[in-house]
Amino acid sequence: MAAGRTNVSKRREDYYDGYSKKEVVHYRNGTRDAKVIRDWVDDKYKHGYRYLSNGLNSGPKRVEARFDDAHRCKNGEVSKCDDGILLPSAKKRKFSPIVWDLDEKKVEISSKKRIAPMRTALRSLKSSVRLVSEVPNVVSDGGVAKSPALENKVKGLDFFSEKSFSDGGSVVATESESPGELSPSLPQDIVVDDQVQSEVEEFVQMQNTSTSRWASDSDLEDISLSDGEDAPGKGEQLSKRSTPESGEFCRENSEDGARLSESDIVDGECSSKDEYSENELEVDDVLDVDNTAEEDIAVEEPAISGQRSSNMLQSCRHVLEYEYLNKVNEGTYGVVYRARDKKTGEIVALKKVKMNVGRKEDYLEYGFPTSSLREINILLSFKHPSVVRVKEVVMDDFDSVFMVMEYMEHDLKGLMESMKFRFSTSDVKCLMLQLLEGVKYLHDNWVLHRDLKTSNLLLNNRGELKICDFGMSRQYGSPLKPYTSMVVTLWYRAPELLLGAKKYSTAVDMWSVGCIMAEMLAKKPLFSGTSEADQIDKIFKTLGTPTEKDWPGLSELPGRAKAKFVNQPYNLLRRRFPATSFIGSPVLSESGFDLLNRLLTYDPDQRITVDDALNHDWFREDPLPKFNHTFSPQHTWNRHLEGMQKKRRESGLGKCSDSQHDYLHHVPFMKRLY
Ligand SMILES: Nc1ncnc2c1ncn2[C@@H]1O[C@H](COP(=O)(O)OP(=O)(O)OP(=O)(O)O)[C@@H](O)[C@H]1O
Repeated sequence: MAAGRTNVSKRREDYYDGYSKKEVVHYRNGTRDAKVIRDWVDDKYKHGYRYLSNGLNSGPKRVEARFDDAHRCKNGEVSKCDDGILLPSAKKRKFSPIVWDLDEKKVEISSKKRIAPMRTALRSLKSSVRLVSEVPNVVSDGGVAKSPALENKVKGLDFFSEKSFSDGGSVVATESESPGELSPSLPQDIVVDDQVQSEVEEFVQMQNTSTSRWASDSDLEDISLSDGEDAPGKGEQLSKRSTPESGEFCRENSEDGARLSESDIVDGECSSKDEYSENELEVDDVLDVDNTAEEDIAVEEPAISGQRSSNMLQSCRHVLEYEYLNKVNEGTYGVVYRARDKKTGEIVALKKVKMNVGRKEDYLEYGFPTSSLREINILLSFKHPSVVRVKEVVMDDFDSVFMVMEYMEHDLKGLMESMKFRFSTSDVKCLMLQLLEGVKYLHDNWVLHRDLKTSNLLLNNRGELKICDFGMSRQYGSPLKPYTSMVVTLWYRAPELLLGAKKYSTAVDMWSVGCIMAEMLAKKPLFSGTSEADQIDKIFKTLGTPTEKDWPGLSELPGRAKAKFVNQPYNLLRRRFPATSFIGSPVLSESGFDLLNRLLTYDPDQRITVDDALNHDWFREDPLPKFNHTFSPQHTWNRHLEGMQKKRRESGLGKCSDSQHDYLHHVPFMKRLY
């Protein structure tokens, strides 16, 4: 200790959150203490020091004093504060710090609402997020053979647990030293210890499964959000807009192969990797980038401009406004948690955006996935009963970004797997109507979903269906421009995409709807190919091999020359969905089969549109769709119901049958499933 300096004790703990190293240094001077959290990465990247927050273990009162002290420190330097505790300048701090309240064993946010303009936050990512491959090995403090802190992490330490910052057992090193040794640059005393490294690996593995709550999976980014405002009705006001050619909101070069293959793996479905080597994918992407270069726009631009989006850009609340309940599911680009809004008690789903998963090309330069930005942009702008509602975007102190969504109890894939019986025809009609209404809303607003599949259709216990996962979506315009064909999970991918079409449109979503309809009826996927070739093969074997007559332009598709078509001249779909069955096959009326057939039409130009599908007779014939009470009076179903009642009156059939009457009594079909 240098003569004349205040004696400040310091203890330090290091941990690894799966993507970057975090270092927490606790300073104590008598009864006063403070904490500096550093989140830094990679030796190669010299901006290792990027994040600083500090706080006190005592109550908010002392925090104020603490911050005053901290503010007196010189900018970017470590200097002596009034109480003798030395801290780097608080100006480096991006957000209000968290107060860890030991007495009440709970964590509070010192400022209820943090102001974090989106662009600033996005810019901050540039210095905060690195590729996973670049993340350094986690190291221990010099001279410490084994880190109890790491042991604690392995046991499930949580960023947001006060324990993680107060447990004496987590001290790595306690020493009195000159505060002057605290440098805002990367510490010099880092050594790599094999034993610690293996502990870290173990910790990382555990964290990836369940050890942590919000902050377990990745290091994230920020977007801001409205103060819970959601401009009711905004999305509904979106009418069919003029073609948005100038408003492409995504970087098309980032959206295909890796996501598809990973998504397939996550879903337990087949991967397109079999067919496309990495190189092929990159070549494909490069071509696509070239073709679509003019479509790219600044990533900060909202997909669909609107009041709600701009409100979202003004400020951003902290994730601790929500109480963690449990992890729900994990996709390629996000981990979904169930949580409770501490203010309102409302149960919500929080989707934490994973950073730097998959290919480098899939990320903005500062590591935020383009797919997530796209999804946030779209979902903040849209409002429709059949599109999952994003209420706001929140962040944590490590720049992780969470989309706060309405919570849905099921996804269609999981639900069908757990159901003992198939959906009834009226269930399927009810679900199809909701799905089609959602798709109509997207198409009316010039958005292709491009990843419709059963796991992206959420359901709640009231029987409401909502489309989620807009990571693959994009705006389209007229005339069509070339896009990547590596979209839509294999089983639901339209034949034109499988054959490499670069110009495609809403018909790709309608094919997916056809596959979903068949799956809802049969309770198993219609075409479960294991590779692109196998997928094509399976489709042709069921629907018959298409000819130029069935599908004008087929021979000019890029993949046609490469593909070996089976020779199967007949459409055998009816065998799988007969009008009657004694062997338990899913049955489908003439009208239902007509709808399915028209959804699964080879030629995209002849494939049924969403408007025509919604007006299909199948929805008007018995058995009628189950009524879903959440539908507004303007909803299609009500129009159908009115039309049906009118028809019955005109034909002298009188009122609905008892079973039809059930629909009017808001009987959610979900009840029957349990
Ligand atoms: N609002 C929600 N409420 C409840 N569960 C949800 C919600 N949103 C998503 N989930 C669950 O999380 C899963 C993954 O979500 P999502 O598809 O958005 O993530 P992803 O990373 O984009 O997935 P993918 O791998 O398909 O791209 C869903 O299949 C669903 O089971």
